[in-house]
Amino acid sequence: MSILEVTGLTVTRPDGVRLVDEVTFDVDRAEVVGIVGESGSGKTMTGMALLGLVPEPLAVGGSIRLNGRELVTQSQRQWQQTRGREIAMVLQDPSSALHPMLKLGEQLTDHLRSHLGMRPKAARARALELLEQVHLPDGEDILRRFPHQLSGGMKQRVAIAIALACEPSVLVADEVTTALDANIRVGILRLLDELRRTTGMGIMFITHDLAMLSSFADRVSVFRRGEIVEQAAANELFADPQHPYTHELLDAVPSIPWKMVDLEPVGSPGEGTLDDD
Ligand SMILES: Nc1ncnc2c1ncn2[C@@H]1O[C@H](COP(=O)(O)OP(=O)(O)OP(=O)(O)O)[C@@H](O)[C@H]1O
Repeated sequence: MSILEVTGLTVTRPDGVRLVDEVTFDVDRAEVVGIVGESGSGKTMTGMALLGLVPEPLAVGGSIRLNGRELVTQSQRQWQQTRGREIAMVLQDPSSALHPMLKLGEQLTDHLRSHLGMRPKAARARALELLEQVHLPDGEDILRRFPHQLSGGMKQRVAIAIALACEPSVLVADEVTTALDANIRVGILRLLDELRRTTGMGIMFITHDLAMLSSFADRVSVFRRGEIVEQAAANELFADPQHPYTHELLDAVPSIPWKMVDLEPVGSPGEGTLDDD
C-alpha cells in the first residue's frame, strides 16, 4: 500500500479558478516521486496542500490519505500534529527553516523538545545523531554555530536534519537544490537517495529540472497549468515520453547530464561531504 495517496486534489481560488486541478498520484515507501513542470504549474501549491499550509482564501478539495488516514478534513490542531511528525517539507532556501539569530544547537534541540517532548540532554544527543545522519562532520562544532556561519549546502543539510527529526513517512522537497552549485547539488541528491533507502521515507521531489530526475526519481508526474498531463516510471518517461508537453520539456534540456551520474553512496570518495563554499 502507498504511504501517501492523493486523489482528485484541487486548490481553488474564491473566483472558482483551480490552481491545482484534480491531481492524483501516490508515493510508496522509500520511493522518490518527481514533480516537474513550468513555473506557476501548481507544484508548490500541491506540496503546501500536503502539509495543510494552503493560505486563505484558497480552498482545498479532494483527498490526501497519509498512512491510510484522511488529512483534507482534519482540524488545524490535527494538522499541527501531522506536520513535522508524519510529513515534512524542505524548501529551496534553507534559511527559511532556520532562525538567523539562534545557534543551531538551540534550534535543533528546541525543535526536538517541542515536537517530541525530549529532555535537554536527550535532545542534544539526538541533534548530534541527526547531524551525523546528514553527513555533517563535527556536529559539536555545528551546534555552536549560527546559520550564517555555514555554507548553503551545509545549511540545506541542517534543514534536512530538522525535517528528519520526527522520522516523517513522507518528505516534500521543493526545489531543494536549485540555489546550490552543481557539485553540491549532487551531494544533496545523494543524501536524499541514501535517506530514503535507510529510513524508508517516501520523497516527493519538486523541481523544474526534468533532467535531474532521470537518475534520481522512480516515477515522474508532469504538471502543467495545475494538472498532471503525464505520469510514468522515470525510465519510461525519458525513453518514450507520451505527452507533447513532456516532449517540449525534454527538448528544452540540451543533454541529460544527470543520466550519466550514477548516484554513489553518500560519503564516497570525491563527493566532499563538507561542502563549504
Ligand atoms: N496565495 C495565493 N493566492 C492565489 N494564487 C496563488 C497564491 N500562491 C500562488 N498562486 C498561484 O498559483 C499558481 C501555482 O503556483 P505554484 O507556486 O504552485 O507554482 P509552481 O509550479 O510551484 O511554480 P514555481 O516553479 O515558479 O515555484 C500560480 O498561478 C500562482 O500565481
